[in-house]
Amino acid sequence: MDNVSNIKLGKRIGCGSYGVVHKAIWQANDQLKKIAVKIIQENNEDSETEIINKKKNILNEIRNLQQFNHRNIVTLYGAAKDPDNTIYMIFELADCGSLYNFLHCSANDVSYVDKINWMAQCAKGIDYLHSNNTIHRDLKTQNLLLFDKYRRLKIGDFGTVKQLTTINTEFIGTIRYMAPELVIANGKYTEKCDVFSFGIIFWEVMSRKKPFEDLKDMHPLAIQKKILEGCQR
Ligand SMILES: Nc1ncnc2c1ncn2[C@@H]1O[C@H](COP(=O)(O)OP(=O)(O)OP(=O)(O)O)[C@@H](O)[C@H]1O
Repeated sequence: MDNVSNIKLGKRIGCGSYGVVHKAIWQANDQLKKIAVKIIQENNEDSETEIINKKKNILNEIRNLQQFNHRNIVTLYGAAKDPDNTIYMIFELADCGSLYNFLHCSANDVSYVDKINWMAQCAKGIDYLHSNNTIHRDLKTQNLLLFDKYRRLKIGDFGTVKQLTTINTEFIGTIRYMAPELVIANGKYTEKCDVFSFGIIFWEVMSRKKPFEDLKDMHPLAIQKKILEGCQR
């Protein structure tokens, strides 16, 4: 895809570290498709290193998503860049939003069976990534998307995905979902870091509470220390 003129932007539905996400309508081959568009603009305030890292992560996300094909992994339809270097990533639309929004921002009830079903789908998505020698590294409920009347769960946001064959020492992820070995300086990590995040998500889904919420006002380093000391919830 190299042209964004046949995309009609709608309401903004989310915002991440790299850009904003909008609902949109895409006219493709005489068909109108509901999509989600992640728009990544160059920010004049970004340092050169930030711009390089941003581009690296976006390319990483596009490259990874193009090679994945699984019912529990979000589909990327394509990506495009306009003359002012704004990047558009075109995704299938999660019509029921993120699992985070469902759990913490809605009053809708969900049964125990449905919760287990979500977790089984999440596990299948993770298993697919690991069988393809990749680690996600930032699994959290904001990155789990819901479709089809809340029945289907798919993993989204692949900017942090890494090949398992490389030696992983980079400090990446979201503190409250992060495995202890990621927190230790230069700790080498493997696919087990995703399994740890899966455990935190499982607790969050079952309890419908945000993980380590009592620590939310603490500095990330202090949160890390608490987790290393074995603090639970
Ligand atoms: N395909 C999609 N359909 C519907 N909503 C989406 C889709 N992709 C993302 N979103 C929404 O947009 C939000 C921002 O997504 P994005 O991937 O940019 O960042 P994030 O994962 O929340 O944050 P970060 O990238 O900083 O970890 C998500 O939390 C989700 O609510």
